[in-house]
Amino acid sequence: WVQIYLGLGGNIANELGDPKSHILAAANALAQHENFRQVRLSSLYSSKPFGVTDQPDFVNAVLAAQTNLAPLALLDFCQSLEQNAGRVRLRHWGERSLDVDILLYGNQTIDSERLVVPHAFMWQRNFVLVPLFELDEHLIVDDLALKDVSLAKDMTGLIKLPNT
Ligand SMILES: CC1(C)Nc2nc(N)[nH]c(=O)c2N=C1O
Repeated sequence: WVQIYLGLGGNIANELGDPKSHILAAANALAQHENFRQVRLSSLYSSKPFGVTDQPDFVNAVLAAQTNLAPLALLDFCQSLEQNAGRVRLRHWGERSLDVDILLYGNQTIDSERLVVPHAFMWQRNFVLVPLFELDEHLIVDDLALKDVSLAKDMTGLIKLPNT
């Protein structure tokens, strides 16, 4: 079994449905699946759009789990979770109902057409690092200790949503 971390995110936009419910539904579906155990979900955070900024705010979270799925099988599962949320993507890097990205897969480095792990942009994104730090403050990735990464404590553009 391998320790994995997934990044979940969706835009707050009427025609896309409620990203909080999409994230919670995806986490529940994954937790009930036999190929996952020790599933933990971070708090949900509303976050200002990063990169392509002319779009609605996002809701983001990170999910930690152990899986016995191989990397590409895990990718297929993540894509099925996106489909279940009615994977609407209006434009590349634009509004979407739900993204489920593989952030980390054990200590493995994967560099293939379909999959790059660790996720290429995670170290520049506080909407990934803040919930990741919430889940595992002692995490070390490629000799980098998350607790030493200032962005993991930078709440700029983030609002931690109440766990209701
Ligand atoms: C468009 C881009 C880069 N920006 C984002 N910005 C935020 N805040 N959250 C995301 O999940 C997110 N995803 C993206 O793909």
